[in-house]
Amino acid sequence: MAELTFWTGTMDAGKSTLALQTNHNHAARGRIGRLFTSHDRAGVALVSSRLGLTQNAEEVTPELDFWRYTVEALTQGARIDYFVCDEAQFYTAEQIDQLAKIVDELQIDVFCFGILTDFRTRLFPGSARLVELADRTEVLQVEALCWCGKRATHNARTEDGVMVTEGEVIVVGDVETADGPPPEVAYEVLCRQHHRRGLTAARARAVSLAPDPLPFGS
Ligand SMILES: Nc1ncnc2c1ncn2[C@@H]1O[C@H](COP(=O)(O)OP(=O)(O)O)[C@@H](O)[C@H]1O
Ligand SMILES: Cc1cn([C@H]2C[C@H](O)[C@@H](COP(=O)(O)O)O2)c(=O)[nH]c1=O
Repeated sequence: MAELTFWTGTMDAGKSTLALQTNHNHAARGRIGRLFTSHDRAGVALVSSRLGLTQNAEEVTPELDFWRYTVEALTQGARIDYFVCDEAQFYTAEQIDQLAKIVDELQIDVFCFGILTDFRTRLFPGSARLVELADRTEVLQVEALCWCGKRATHNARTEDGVMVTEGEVIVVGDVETADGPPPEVAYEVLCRQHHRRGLTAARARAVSLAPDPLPFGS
């Protein structure tokens, strides 16, 4: 029986790496698959992993009808055993419905990878539909960590180094690295408590370095 699987985790948890590994392992056993993505940081129609691997893929735009795409390909004689779908949070709810129909009616395995919630802690529509429809939703085993050492569960967005909670939902970007000035827009993974308090690593550092207030009365 084919399955619809949703692999999720925060940014930087290893989803794209697992997507490429999944594709590699199935292809290595002679299965024929198609690799999809949407808005990858590396560019259009690419799946890129921070471990250094990048592979060509098909770009998913809101206009793509997965059901029609698949029926047309099969009618023209193509063989398709599985789909690997990265950045699935950006797919529309209708596209996730189409993927579920492909699993059930055409017996094609669909492996989806994506983040669950946006920088405001709200579910992405594509991820919400995946949680509703997937045969299995799996959280990646490798833990991305908050600066405090706890498991990171949320994605924060920073603008010029300051955490924001309002703005466009889709802004392509990367997690901030230690070196260099903060990019205009970046992301940082945090535990819920520190996301709720807006306490990023930089802010926590600034707070801890602030001089103690003078004792009362002196
Ligand atoms: N230099 C490195 N050495 C070892 N592991 C790394 C290195 N850089 C990144 N990684 C691993 O890659 C993960 C990010 O993988 P990636 O597939 O790009 O994540 P995602 O798609 O979930 O954002 C990190 O959590 C870390 O485990
Ligand atoms: C939280 C959040 C993220 N994004 C973007 C930023 C990245 O380009 C991708 C996530 O990629 P990753 O492979 O999981 O690191 O999503 C966004 O557009 N809006 C958000 O709220």
